[in-house]
Amino acid sequence: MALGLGTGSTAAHALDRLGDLLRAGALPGVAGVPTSLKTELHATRVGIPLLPLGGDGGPARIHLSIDGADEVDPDLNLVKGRGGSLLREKMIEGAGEKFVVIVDESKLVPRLGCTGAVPVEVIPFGAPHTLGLIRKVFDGLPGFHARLRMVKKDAEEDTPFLTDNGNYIVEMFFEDGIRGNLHNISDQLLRITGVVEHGMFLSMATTVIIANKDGTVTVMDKKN
Ligand SMILES: O=C(CO)[C@H](O)[C@H](O)COP(=O)(O)O
Repeated sequence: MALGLGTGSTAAHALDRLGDLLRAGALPGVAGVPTSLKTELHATRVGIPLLPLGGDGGPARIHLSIDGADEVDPDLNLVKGRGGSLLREKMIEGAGEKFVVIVDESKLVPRLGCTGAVPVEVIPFGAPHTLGLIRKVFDGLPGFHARLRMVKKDAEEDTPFLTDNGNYIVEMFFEDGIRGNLHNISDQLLRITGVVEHGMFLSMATTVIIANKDGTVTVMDKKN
């Protein structure tokens, strides 16, 4: 069985548990496909055998992926990638048969983009130009702004955040979440040359497991 291994603080718990079960011999034949370099290191540390995505050494199919999310809307659309790993996550989680998302109640939103940035991975070449084209998609939308994600290089200087793929991240902010047809907006973003992928994971999650504040768990399945 091949598992897509997610990235982030929630997915890290799943990696630890998976490692425990593998070491106890409870999951023979299970291997993982990691969605980031960080997850690759973590999985190796806890003893999860790893496979590439595709190619001779890769699994014929990914049976199940497990990951966290930054936001979940009522239709189980997600914002992911605030941790910076959206591209590999989308490739792996989109290639699998089942995609299980684990979140706590605070991640549930009425509309995507309500609680923070919606990330877009762009190639470094001409990134300011690509940023301008992304801004044009939401031209005139009150409260919308977009910027390049930066990290501290040293005490003096900021530098663009680099993804595992050597790309930059544009962060899009919406005053009250994204209104309108998400699939159309997704298409518009993906049509921009220079955009590699965005962090809206639309109609991808097959199950969302929600940890509620009162200690109960709610499981929501995708409607067919
Ligand atoms: O998409 C992701 C990383 O790119 C994470 O799944 C998302 O940011 C949620 O992280 P956490 O479980 O730490 O809240």
